Amino acid sequence: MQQPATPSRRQVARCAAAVKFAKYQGLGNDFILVDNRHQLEPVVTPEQAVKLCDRNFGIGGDGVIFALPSENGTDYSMRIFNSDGSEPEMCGNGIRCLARFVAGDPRARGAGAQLVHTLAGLIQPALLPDGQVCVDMGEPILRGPDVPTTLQPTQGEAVVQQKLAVDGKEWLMTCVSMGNPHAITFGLADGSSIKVDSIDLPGIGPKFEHNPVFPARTNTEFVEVLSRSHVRMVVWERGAGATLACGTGACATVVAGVLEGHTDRSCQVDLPGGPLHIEWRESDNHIYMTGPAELVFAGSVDV
Ligand SMILES: N[C@@H](CCC[C@H](N)C(=O)O)C(=O)O
Repeated sequence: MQQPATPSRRQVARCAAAVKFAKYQGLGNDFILVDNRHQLEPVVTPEQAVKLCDRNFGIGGDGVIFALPSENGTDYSMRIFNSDGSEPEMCGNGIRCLARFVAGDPRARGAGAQLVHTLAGLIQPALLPDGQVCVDMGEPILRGPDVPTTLQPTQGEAVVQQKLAVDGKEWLMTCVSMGNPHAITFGLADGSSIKVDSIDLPGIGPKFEHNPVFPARTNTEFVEVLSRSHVRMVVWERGAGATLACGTGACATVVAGVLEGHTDRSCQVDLPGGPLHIEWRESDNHIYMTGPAELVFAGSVDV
C-alpha cells in the first residue's frame, strides 16, 4: 500500500506562512497593508493577492499594498497589487493609508512628512493634525493613448479632448497619467454632459479598460461638473473594477477639468465613498491631494 506523502519542511513552512496585515480604507477604497520592510520581495505573490482581496473567500480589498525597504534615500518604498493581481504604478488612496500605517499608531496625528519611492516616482504624504493625509503627488503627465508628453505649466490652457467610440457613443476623453493611466470624460461629442447617476459602470467600464487604444489598459473617470470648484466622479479602475474612490483618478480629473476649462485648480471631487480635495498648484506644477485614511482591522492570515 502506498504511504501518504509526507510534506517536506519547505512545504510545511509555505503552508503555514502567516502574514501580518492591517486593512485600511480611504473613502471606501480598501487595502490590505503589509509591512514588508525586512525584505525586497513582497511576501505575498500576485496570485495570493487575488485570493486575499476576494470579498467572499478572503479578507476583501481593492488591492494589497506593501511598505518595502527604502530606495534612493527615501523613508520606504511602496508597491501595490490590484485585486486582479496586476501591478499598477501608484495608488493615491493607498498611499494615504500606507502613510498612516507606517506612522505606527493608527490614531497618530501630525507625524510629519514622509518620502516614498513608488513606480510613479517620489511621492510625499504628510499626516495632518486632524488625521487626514495631504499627499504631494508630483507632476501630472498628459498623454494621448500612445505618445506621452510631460505637461508644462505654460500649456495649462490646452484642450486635449479626444473622441473615443464606445458602446455606440462618441465620448470626449482627456488622458492624464499620474504615473498610472487615466481616461477622463465630462461628456459626449454631441455636447451632452455626464450625469454620474446614469452611468452603468459595470456595463461600460470594461469597454474602456480593455479598449485597444489603451495598450496598458486604463482607469476611467466619468465626471459631472457641479461648479468650477466642485465635481462628482465615478470610476472604473483598471484591475479592480468599480471602486468607491480613486485618489490618482481624482487628481487626473482635476487636471483634465482645468485643461478642458471646466474647473479651477483647487477643486473638491465627490466620489461614492466621500470627498477628496485636490489642488493642482501653479507654482510648482505639483498636485496635492487631501483626504482621510482609516484603520478597519488588523490580523494575521495564512498564505
Ligand atoms: N485606487 C487607486 C488606484 C489603484 C491603481 C489602479 N487600479 C491602476 O491600475 O492604475 C487610487 O486611489 O489611486
